[in-house]
Amino acid sequence: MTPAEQASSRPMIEFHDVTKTYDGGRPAVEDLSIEIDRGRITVFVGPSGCGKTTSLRMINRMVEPTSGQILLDGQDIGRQKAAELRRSMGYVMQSSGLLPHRTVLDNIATVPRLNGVGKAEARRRASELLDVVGLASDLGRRYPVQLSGGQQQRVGVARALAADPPVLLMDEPFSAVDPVVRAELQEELLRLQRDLAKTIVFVTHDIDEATILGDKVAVFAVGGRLAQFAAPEEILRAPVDDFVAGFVGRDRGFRHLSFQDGDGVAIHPVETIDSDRLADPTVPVHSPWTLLVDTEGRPHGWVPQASRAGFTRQADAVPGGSLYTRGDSLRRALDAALSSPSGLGVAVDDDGRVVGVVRAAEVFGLIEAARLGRGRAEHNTAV
Ligand SMILES: Nc1ncnc2c1ncn2[C@@H]1O[C@H](COP(=O)(O)OP(=O)(O)OP(=O)(O)O)[C@@H](O)[C@H]1O
Repeated sequence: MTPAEQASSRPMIEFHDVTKTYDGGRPAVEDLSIEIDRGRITVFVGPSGCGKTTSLRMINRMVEPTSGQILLDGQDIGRQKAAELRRSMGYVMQSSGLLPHRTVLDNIATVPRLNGVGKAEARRRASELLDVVGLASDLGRRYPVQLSGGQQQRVGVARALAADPPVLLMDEPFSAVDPVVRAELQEELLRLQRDLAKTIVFVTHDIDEATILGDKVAVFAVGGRLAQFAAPEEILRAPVDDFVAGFVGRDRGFRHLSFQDGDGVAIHPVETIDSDRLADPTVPVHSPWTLLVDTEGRPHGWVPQASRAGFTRQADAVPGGSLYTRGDSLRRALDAALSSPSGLGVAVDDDGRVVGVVRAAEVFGLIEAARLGRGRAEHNTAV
């Protein structure tokens, strides 16, 4: 391995036997040793008060460890200037932390300005970043109070990215927004990360968020003890102890399906009726449930055969369930089938056009086959 290859395979952040005790009390973080991969999302998750924020803040020296060592790119951060270190990392908090008397653009430009970038250049870059985080450029002139909670969090992310730092620390950044906006922000972060490949350390107390976002998930127990550190699918499939199993929750079997590929799910033909033919009640339907589609082939609910004659407007259709996009996980396939009034999960292509339907029983068959396959593989390894 060349020195350059060695450097890029080294973890970006390393905790070595790190303990933090505030004011002589019980340790908030105890003997933490963990390696954080470069260019990946590592999530710290655990119940309230288990030391997640303390661990995160020790990375940029907002909190100093009582003992132990933290390395950034192989260098001891204890030897670096705290203010410089802090500025070299993006930081996003639960409350966006934006300065209320500055415009959105000037908020985003704050750190580059502190780093000596000229005003015009910093604003130009800030404007680009608005686009990167999915906000319209005219929002740049507003003040934070004139934005929704979700928009403020996006600005918080843009501000953290402004100095193009290799490391991004995120402390419950999406927990103050409603569930729909939260899901959008999570999607957005994953999309951004596909392009930017930052080293992200993300704190949350929500195990669902942790498994959606994390390449690796560290589950903390109260007292700052690291209970398990693994890929999310492993934590859901094989929690190491009762604490982790309890924290991960009862739905873990179902959530684990998110990591099982839905490629093998059979997609069957489905009878459809065009929205413009629906108006004529004499146009018959032949299946117990017929799918209503628009001129583009996108689904708009179901028409039950028994009451076909009374269903003449698009608004009459029985609302459909969630959609399964070809290639999604088994969880999505099963949810599409279970949430559909017809029991048939609507499968669509990337443009949202109907390609057929999936059946719950067949998804269960695949789950069972995967389980048997895994069991055999584990048995063979054991032998
Ligand atoms: N500045 C401080 N002074 C004294 N004790 C502190 C301080 N900050 C945190 N603690 C304590 O350290 C422990 C860990 O707190 P920390 O905020 O790191 O946990 P957390 O897992 O992030 O919690 P939460 O999810 O509630 O934010 C808690 O018992 C907390 O009361």
